[in-house]
Amino acid sequence: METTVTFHNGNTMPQVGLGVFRVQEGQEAVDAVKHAIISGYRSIDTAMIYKNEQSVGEGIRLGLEAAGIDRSELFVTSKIWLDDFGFDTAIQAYEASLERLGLDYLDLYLIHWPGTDTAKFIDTWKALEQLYNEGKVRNIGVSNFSVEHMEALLAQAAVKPAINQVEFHPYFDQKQLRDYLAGKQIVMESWSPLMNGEILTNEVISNIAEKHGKTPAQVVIRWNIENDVVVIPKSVTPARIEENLNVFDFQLSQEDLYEIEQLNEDRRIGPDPAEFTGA
Ligand SMILES: NC(=O)C1=CN([C@@H]2O[C@H](COP(=O)(O)OP(=O)(O)OC[C@H]3O[C@@H](n4cnc5c(N)ncnc54)[C@H](OP(=O)(O)O)[C@@H]3O)[C@@H](O)[C@H]2O)C=CC1
Ligand SMILES: O=C1CO[C@H](CO)[C@@H](O)[C@@H]1O
Repeated sequence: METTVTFHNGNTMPQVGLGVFRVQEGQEAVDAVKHAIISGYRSIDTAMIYKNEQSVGEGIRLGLEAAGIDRSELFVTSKIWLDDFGFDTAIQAYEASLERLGLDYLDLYLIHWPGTDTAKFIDTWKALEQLYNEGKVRNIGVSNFSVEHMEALLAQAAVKPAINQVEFHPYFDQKQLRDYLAGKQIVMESWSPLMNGEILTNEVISNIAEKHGKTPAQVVIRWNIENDVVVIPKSVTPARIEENLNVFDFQLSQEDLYEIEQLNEDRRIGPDPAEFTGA
């Protein structure tokens, strides 16, 4: 059965969701999101910059209808891009995402990257706080924030972020950030959990998968769950969409967890948040 995490404000979020970066606006996004919801997914992660919010919204409507469930049973995330930073522009960006998605609220709205101007992400955060305080968004959080970014934000935040979505996989285990967030009761969420497929050929992962009669992707997703991390694998392949949610009938042993821990190389596949400006 799908597990959830609980935020510091008491709200919950499904631990496994569908990521839709590089999912094409149009039929591809509609079909992937619809299939995910019919298959049991209750969380979808998009962003303005993925340029697919309109089709994701269509997939949501069709999926909810086909699954016979209410919007309130689904958890939808989007993110504000750096170009929209600033108080007024952030409010407008949120409204524009809602409009494209065809929704009247989001479950989670994230600052996509911190950028290199602290004052700007603070202004943006203040806008997210207003949206949250007015009940227009259920939860607010950040993405790609390091410990340093978190410290700068928390020094001025009235509302603590619910979550921080960052790169996380067995080759980049984010130990320091993970411990820091746990200490602040901020949930961690992983992006590119499958390393776009690279981690799936690792021998340690394959051996563990074989032992459990599961696939390498399922082992990596399960490893996220057992580390209390929210995980949003992307797929447009119906069988893989189903496979990635089918991770609640087995558990990794202490030995499995230890072996996966040894794979860390502190190796990113994405940009360094200290430098990324989105340009
Ligand atoms: N906040 C941020 O800055 C970022 C956020 N993200 C979020 O995280 C999500 C996931 O990360 P993403 O970078 O997309 O990559 P993932 O690590 O989820 O890998 C996706 C790739 O793995 C393949 N795949 C998926 N499931 C399986 C499986 N069971 N077996 C074999 N191959 C599989 C997919 O192929 P196929 O689709 O062809 O089936 C696709 O090529 C994004 O979609 C996005 O929502 C991602 C990057 C940055
Ligand atoms: O989520 C992400 C994927 O898309 C962006 C680029 O277009 C990335 O920078 C970002 O981290």
